[in-house]
Amino acid sequence: MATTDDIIARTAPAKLIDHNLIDRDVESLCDGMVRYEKRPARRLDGSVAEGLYNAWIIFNNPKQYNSYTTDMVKATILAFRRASVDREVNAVVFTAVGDKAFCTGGNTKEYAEYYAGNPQEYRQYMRLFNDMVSAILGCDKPVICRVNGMRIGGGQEIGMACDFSIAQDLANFGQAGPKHGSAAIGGATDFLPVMIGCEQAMVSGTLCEPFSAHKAARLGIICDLVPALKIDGRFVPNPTVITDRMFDEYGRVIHGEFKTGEEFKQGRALLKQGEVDLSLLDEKVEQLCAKLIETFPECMTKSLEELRKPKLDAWNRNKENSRAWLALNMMNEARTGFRAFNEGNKEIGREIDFVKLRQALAKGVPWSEELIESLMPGK
Ligand SMILES: CC(C)(COP(=O)(O)OP(=O)(O)OC[C@H]1O[C@@H](n2cnc3c(N)ncnc32)[C@H](O)[C@@H]1OP(=O)(O)O)[C@@H](O)C(=O)NCCC(=O)NCCSC(=O)C1=CCCCC1=O
Repeated sequence: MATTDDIIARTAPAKLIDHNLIDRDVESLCDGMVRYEKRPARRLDGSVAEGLYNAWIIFNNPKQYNSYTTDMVKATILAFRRASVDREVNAVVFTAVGDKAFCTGGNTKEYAEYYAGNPQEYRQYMRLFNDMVSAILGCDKPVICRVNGMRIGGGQEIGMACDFSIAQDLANFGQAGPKHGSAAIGGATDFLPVMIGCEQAMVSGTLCEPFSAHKAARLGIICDLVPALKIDGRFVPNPTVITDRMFDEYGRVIHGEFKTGEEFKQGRALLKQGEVDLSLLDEKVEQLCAKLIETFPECMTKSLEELRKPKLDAWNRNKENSRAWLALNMMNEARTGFRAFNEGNKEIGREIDFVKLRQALAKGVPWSEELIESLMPGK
């Protein structure tokens, strides 16, 4: 009776067709700001599965909280295509360098200095952004978002396009659109109602208040979380978040909400005292990759395709309309909001006076360069 190894040796084709779109390193497309690493896949007992890998797609723009530039978006599309067709790849781990931010969305400097006031240019950018989200949702391998830090704005959107999210518990999750001149229609308005229900989706998509990782887990935005803060060598839960009780005195669920007042201040002080260690996050991600490898590959892909449909159907229904609106939005509110963030700072603020804008519009004041300038922080 021939062994599987005998059959491999005897029947494997001498030359395989390369189904990659282009034969270029991902890093060469974006000056290394997106990295593509094939890391050995392991079984649940930790042993290496010879010849099999997990593809790590890593954002590498830490100074700008791993926001993605246009070149990074292009590289990410090709990275997911590369992983999808790579026969040796078992799963994709989508993450970023450092322990502060997974991704805070589109690059506000590029938005403010190049795309603001250029709807035709942003329409072209949004073709790339849409293709990035679709490349994640269409990847033939399971995609795990390793949430190494805050996941905000478009970062939350590409994160929710993944199949699994495992977070370190200091990470926050949320949108920024209506505060910075955009709307979370790059996926969040499609995915959030499906994932957490319309009411909580409305809260997240309009008020732009972040959820803690514990609340994100409770609501269903992520499937697992691990502690990341070490105090005196011992892992502790995020000290700025309520994790030791479920209800307040009125029976309202408070687990995962941020602490307030003196309790929050003490939590912030503890944060400063400790060190961040993502080793438990990596253990949990590797464990999930090992579980995924112990399955039939085509059945896994079919299961992914079917289970993605609630998100995918909403995304496909809206993505082109969203692209068109976001492009035109670059003439007024996005032009104003992203310039405010880019030209502001902690001292003078990074958002406009929303009431002042509303008062002007309530009197029918037309949008003009002069009106936009008057709304910049510190004016
Ligand atoms: C709330 C924040 C995410 C975190 O705030 P904080 O912890 O106070 O850090 P900051 O001091 O603000 O930031 C540290 C430095 O990182 C730079 N940074 C942060 N985010 C970005 C970004 N997205 N692009 C470029 N640079 C960024 C920041 O400028 C600081 O550097 P500096 O040199 O200035 O000290 C807060 O950072 C924040 O709100 N960030 C912006 C979030 C945002 O607006 N993202 C874009 C949303 S829109 C989007 O993503 C879209 C996607 C596709 C569809 C259309 C669309 O709009």
